[in-house]
Amino acid sequence: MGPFVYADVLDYKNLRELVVNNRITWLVHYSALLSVVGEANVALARKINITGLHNVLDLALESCLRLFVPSTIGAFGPSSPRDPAPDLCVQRPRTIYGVSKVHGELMGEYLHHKYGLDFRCLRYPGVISANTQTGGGTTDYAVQIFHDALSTGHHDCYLRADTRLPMMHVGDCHRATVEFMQAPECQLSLRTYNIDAMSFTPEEVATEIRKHLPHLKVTYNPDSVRQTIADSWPVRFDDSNARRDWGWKSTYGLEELVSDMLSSIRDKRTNAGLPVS
Ligand SMILES: NC(=O)C1=CN([C@@H]2O[C@H](COP(=O)(O)OP(=O)(O)OC[C@H]3O[C@@H](n4cnc5c(N)ncnc54)[C@H](O)[C@@H]3O)[C@@H](O)[C@H]2O)C=CC1
Ligand SMILES: CC(=O)[C@H](N)C(=O)O
Repeated sequence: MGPFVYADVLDYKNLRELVVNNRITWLVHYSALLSVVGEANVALARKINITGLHNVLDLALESCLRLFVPSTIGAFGPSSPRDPAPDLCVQRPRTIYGVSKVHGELMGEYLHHKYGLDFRCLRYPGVISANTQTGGGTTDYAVQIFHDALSTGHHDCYLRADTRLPMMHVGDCHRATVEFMQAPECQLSLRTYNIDAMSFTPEEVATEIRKHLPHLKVTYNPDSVRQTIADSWPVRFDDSNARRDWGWKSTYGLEELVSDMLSSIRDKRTNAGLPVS
């Protein structure tokens, strides 16, 4: 609805012009390659997720911007506590995506403590939305299963049926981000917080979808790259600090998420003249 321009995070000069010409005061930096595409193109992931982030950090510092950068469940690794993963613990991720996100958390916090940069970071669970295409992540199945349920009635899952991961409806994710950005600095005891909503397995989400679409068939063909990544991530997040400091509370559980995804995708298919299974 507002002004919209394309920008390359690797083009510092252009980013700077955009910030100055549009009198920007808050920067929300979402550009990144996700976990699976990052492993498929490590050099590009390094460029976008690390060099791009450095451009944004420099710009935020130079122009005194409030800066939000999302992190992820992928910032943890096999040696982190998994159930639940607390805010502060060992972080040794085994993907370039995770490494770049830990780097972002640490750089942002360093610049905050050294130069007063208003850096804010939330570790998102897998985000589930009916409005966007999946971006090449390990949690993508949890979006694709809804599209498949309403189109062919069959989803071929690349994870094992019992793979449990933290997930969140995009509505909660947006609200958390806005509320966190609006929180007075004096309320923040951390600069990087976990936020939690629900955790489920492919089997559990399929069972919930079958309450609406009993014919849904799910087959399981675990892909070794994605399964290894998923097995190294937390199964649940401890978000008690976010709840205590700035009042975070999720509103969508699995039941609400499934109802909302099915009705949104059904409406979109109907409006586009596509058949609904
Ligand atoms: N989707 C999810 O489940 C989660 C996402 N996040 C984080 O949220 C952010 C957004 O994720 P998604 O929207 O899901 O990913 P996505 O892959 O759908 O979107 C990433 C965007 O980055 C853009 N991009 C790539 N190279 C660029 C460049 N050189 N300059 C400017 N833009 C560039 C792409 O065009 C794309 O629109 C990422 O930082 C991701 O790490 C964190 C946890 C979970
Ligand atoms: C959880 C994420 O960060 C993302 N969706 C991915 O799976 O890579």
